This record gives sequence, structure tokens and C-alpha cells, in this order.
Amino acid sequence: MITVRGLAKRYRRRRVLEDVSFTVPRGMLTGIQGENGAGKSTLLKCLVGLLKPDAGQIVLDGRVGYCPQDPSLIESLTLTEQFRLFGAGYGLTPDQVADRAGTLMEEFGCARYATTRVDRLSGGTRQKVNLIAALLHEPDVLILDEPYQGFDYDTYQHFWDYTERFRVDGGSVVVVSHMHTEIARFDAMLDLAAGRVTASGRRAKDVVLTDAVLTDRGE
Ligand SMILES: Nc1ncnc2c1ncn2[C@@H]1O[C@H](COP(=O)(O)OP(=O)(O)OP(=O)(O)O)[C@@H](O)[C@H]1O
Repeated sequence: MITVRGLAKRYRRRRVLEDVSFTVPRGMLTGIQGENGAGKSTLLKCLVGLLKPDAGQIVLDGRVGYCPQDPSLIESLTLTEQFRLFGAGYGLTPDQVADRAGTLMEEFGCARYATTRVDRLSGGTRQKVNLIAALLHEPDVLILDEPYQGFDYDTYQHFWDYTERFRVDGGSVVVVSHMHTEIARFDAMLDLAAGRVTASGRRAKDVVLTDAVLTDRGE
């Protein structure tokens, strides 16, 4: 579960997030949309602790997998080495990393690049590595910033299948998406504009933060 209340963030005098509040219950797939520069990536970076908000509270339950908009990969490492490094950061054993990375590379169609250096990969394959790195430790909460840029059609479909399974298994997912054709996939959509979010979609009421949610959580 993700709970955000009264989040505010500015860069010097540029106020990007004014007062953002929402919740994403377990088993829910929520999109975030908004025009370029609306603050979507800023919001996600605050969620995962890469940016310190100026005000507000964030509660994330469980392990978090974060896929940044721009892959933060080490160019000179092979995929296997890259995942070993991420795995160590997550506290996984080398055997756990090998097992999990092997499965995910097969699933996302990049196993043949296991011993290829990152700087020799195509843009779409780099993006697969970026996504796999976020999934390696079997997170409970997924925070994905335009994760499918450059994916071929099969991988794109596979991404949505994976996300759907993750959601059905009780995970919480937030995806920044500009793909209006995909809007029906989301349980709810958060529109970010002028530093605030409004919710739409079939489960819009479930992402609106109410005092009841906060009371349930004992806050
Ligand atoms: N480190 C930074 N320092 C100063 N301003 C920044 C910084 N990062 C982002 N900004 C500004 O904050 C605003 C929000 O940026 P952000 O990247 O969060 O938007 P976005 O909604 O993700 O955009 P896009 O759809 O283009 O990815 C923009 O005006 C951007 O120029």
C-alpha cells in the first residue's frame, strides 16, 4: 500500500508539487498522467526517497521496486554483473540473484544478452534491464516511470501481463503513462496538474485519501 498526504516539493522558486494526496491499496494498478513538466517524475522520486519533499508524509508498505525514467545503469558491466550489483544492494544472495535474474531475462526476452555490456545494448533492451532491476527482489510495491519506452510489441504486451499478475497477487503499482490507449488497463488514473492530483477511472474513489484510510492505518 502507498499513502501520500499533503506532499509539496519545489526546485528553488519553481513550485512543482503543491499539495498531493492519494492512496494506492494492495492489488491496485494506478496511473499517473499530466503534461510534460507537470511533476510526475518528481512525485515518484519523492515516493522512493530520492528527493526530500518540502512537506507531507509518505508511507510505503513492503519492498519497493522503482524503475526510473532514465535507466541508471553502469555502462561497462554485463547484464549478469549489473544484476549481481543490484541484487547485492537488495540483500540477495548470489544464487537468489542468478535464479531471479535468469527467470526475468527469459521472461522479458533478453537472456541472450546476459554476457553483453550495457553500453552495447539497444535502447529498448536497456529499458528491459532497467525494469528487471526494479523487479529483482520481488517487491510488494512497484513504482514505474514510463517503463515501456522503446519496448517492442511483444515485450510491451508482456509488461502489461506481468503488471496484471503482480496486481492480482496483491501488489500495488503506480505507472507514469502517456499512453492514452492504455487507460482502460488502470483501476484509477491520477491527473497531476498545478501541483495537485485528481482521480478518475472505475476505482477512483479508492485512491482518494480519506480520514478513514488514515484511521485504519492507525495514523
Ligand atoms: N533537479 C531539478 N532542478 C530544477 N528543476 C527541475 C529539476 N528536476 C525537474 N525540474 C523541473 O520540475 C518540473 C517537473 O519536472 P518532472 O521531470 O517532474 O516533470 P514530468 O511531469 O515528469 O515531465 P515529463 O512528462 O516531461 O517526463 C519541470 O519544470 C522541470 O524542469
